[in-house]
Amino acid sequence: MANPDTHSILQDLDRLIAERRSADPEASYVAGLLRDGPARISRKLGEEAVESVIAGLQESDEALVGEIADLWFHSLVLLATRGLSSEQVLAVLADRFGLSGLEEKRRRQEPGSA
Ligand SMILES: N=c1c2ncn([C@@H]3O[C@H](COP(=O)(O)OP(=O)(O)OP(=O)(O)O)[C@@H](O)[C@H]3O)c2ncn1[C@@H]1O[C@H](COP(=O)(O)O)[C@@H](O)[C@H]1O
Repeated sequence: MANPDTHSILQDLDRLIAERRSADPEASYVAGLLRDGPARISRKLGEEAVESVIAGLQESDEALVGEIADLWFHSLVLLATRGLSSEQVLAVLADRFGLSGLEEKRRRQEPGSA
């Protein structure tokens, strides 16, 4: 399969992951994860998060980028178990764009902003 455009890779992966619902778990890593369900996928995501932390503390740039790729990929698989996709996450990031994290925190802490 040809390498897809990096700009559409999240959407391409969303589509591929959705297609793997009907694939053979013996032939597809994603089909195996989806068969095992959200508990295994969440554990896998936790492992990838820990590996990312370790890479961030003491490994090469290349290792860190690879671990973050694993983390993002498994995040997409977890979202797919609920019929969600990268689209929702990208929309949240787009909504937040330009809003300072400090300002957002201040708004959350204002009385009556529960
Ligand atoms: N992007 C990825 C991708 N990134 C990481 N991985 C897999 O995620 C796993 C990462 O786990 P670890 O680093 O812990 O390695 P491991 O010890 O082998 O993992 P486990 O045995 O613990 O599961 C590895 O098996 C990687 O191959 C991925 N597997 C698949 N994809 C994409 O998903 C598509 C569909 O994959 P299949 O369903 O396998 O066809 C592929 O064409 C790719 O585009």
